[in-house]
Amino acid sequence: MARGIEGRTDFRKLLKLAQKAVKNSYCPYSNFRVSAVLFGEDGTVTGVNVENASYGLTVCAERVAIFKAVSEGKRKFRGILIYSPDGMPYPCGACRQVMTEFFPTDFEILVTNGSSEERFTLKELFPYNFKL
Ligand SMILES: O=c1ccn([C@H]2C[C@H](O)[C@@H](CO)O2)c(=O)[nH]1
Ligand SMILES: [Zn+2]
Repeated sequence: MARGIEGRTDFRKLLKLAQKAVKNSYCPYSNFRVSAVLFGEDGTVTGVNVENASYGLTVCAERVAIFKAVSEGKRKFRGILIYSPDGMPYPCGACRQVMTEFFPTDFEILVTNGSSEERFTLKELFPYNFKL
């Protein structure tokens, strides 16, 4: 494969990073723990969901990872692994729109709860997206 994670070993490595990161998830309201790991040419950058007593201010793990990376000058990523031990963390609409801002349509989105895993491209999850 020219693009994409090369196989099980890489997937296991990314999952390990996600499982370490998810310990920092701040989710006292939903108790739904999520972490995200961007991976690619610019290395790996992790994020976790950060909730707030004013619920709507919550930021998802995916956007935390993306904004961390962009703020450090890193935008060259092949994909993102999204992990939750509490369910399958399919990215919300806001995160799909933010991914569209920075990543190509063939950006890989791996969703896993540690035992099962699903793979999508950004184009599959967010077709007809809005860009300026
Ligand atoms: O892909 C997802 C799905 C949910 N959440 C967070 C937001 C909130 O903190 C909690 C419940 O929605 O999970 C994420 O971070 N990413
Ligand atoms: Zn989201």
